[in-house]
Amino acid sequence: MNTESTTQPVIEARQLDLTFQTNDGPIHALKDVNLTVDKGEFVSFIGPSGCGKTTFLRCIAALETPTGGTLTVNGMTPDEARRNRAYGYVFQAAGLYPWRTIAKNIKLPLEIMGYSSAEQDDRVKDVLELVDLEGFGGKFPWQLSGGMQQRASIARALAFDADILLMDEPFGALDEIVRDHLNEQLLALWARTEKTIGFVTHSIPEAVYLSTKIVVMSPRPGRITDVIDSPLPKERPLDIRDTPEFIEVAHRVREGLRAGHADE
Ligand SMILES: Nc1ncnc2c1ncn2[C@@H]1O[C@H](COP(=O)(O)OP(=O)(O)OP(=O)(O)O)[C@@H](O)[C@H]1O
Repeated sequence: MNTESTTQPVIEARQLDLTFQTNDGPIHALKDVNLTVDKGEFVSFIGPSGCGKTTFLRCIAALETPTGGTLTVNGMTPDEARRNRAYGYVFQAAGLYPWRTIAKNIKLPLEIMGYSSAEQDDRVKDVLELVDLEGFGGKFPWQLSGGMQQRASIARALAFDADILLMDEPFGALDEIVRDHLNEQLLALWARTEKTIGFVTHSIPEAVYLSTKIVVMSPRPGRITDVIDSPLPKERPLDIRDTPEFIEVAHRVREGLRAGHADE
């Protein structure tokens, strides 16, 4: 445990376990997961399908309840953290309401939380600027490209200015060029806002490009097989992907994924 640091971790999991009880018997989704995430880190979770990445993110968001171990978010239980609006959550699909404009989609959580109309307008303006969608507030989701819709859903998750952003494969359905562009924009946003980001992906280059910390997970029961603290600088142009340092980290991630498979 990190006894020297005086700052409290944003996310701390100790011996976390989760077994789903299903009609077909128990499914052991997470096993003995230990992880510490500090403020301002960009943490990616990578691993084969079904290894528990989404389940772990959902535990942090208090959408699933672990069956063993401990998990704290900003020093609180995940449920308390949720009530304190500790995080915004971006899902795999943009999930925007088609009958609401982009601005009204972003306002929805703010309306529910009782923000005044003037505050709502201010927040919408700020977050649209953060995701480079100024001027699109009056459009409907179908008038935007897939990449723009995903940016709008990030704006919605940023609307109440939570310290933590949880993102479950937000760019998985987009083509590579759009994804590259969104990766760059996401890094710029992270640098500007200093949020702590938890990001699920299947892509090794995406994980290495974005993260300060890469968590490699193995197939069921989902365990952490490697945690890599990235040696890459915070400033990352896309061509950093051709550098020996980048390729070395990508290699280590690939090895971690292979080792996990070998345990099967
Ligand atoms: N509510 C649930 N009830 C029963 N089993 C579940 C439930 N949610 C997830 N699982 C199972 O737990 C395991 C982990 O699922 P999870 O969605 O976390 O994996 P993942 O790594 O995010 O996969 P993917 O990359 O395909 O999204 C899987 O075997 C899944 O079928």
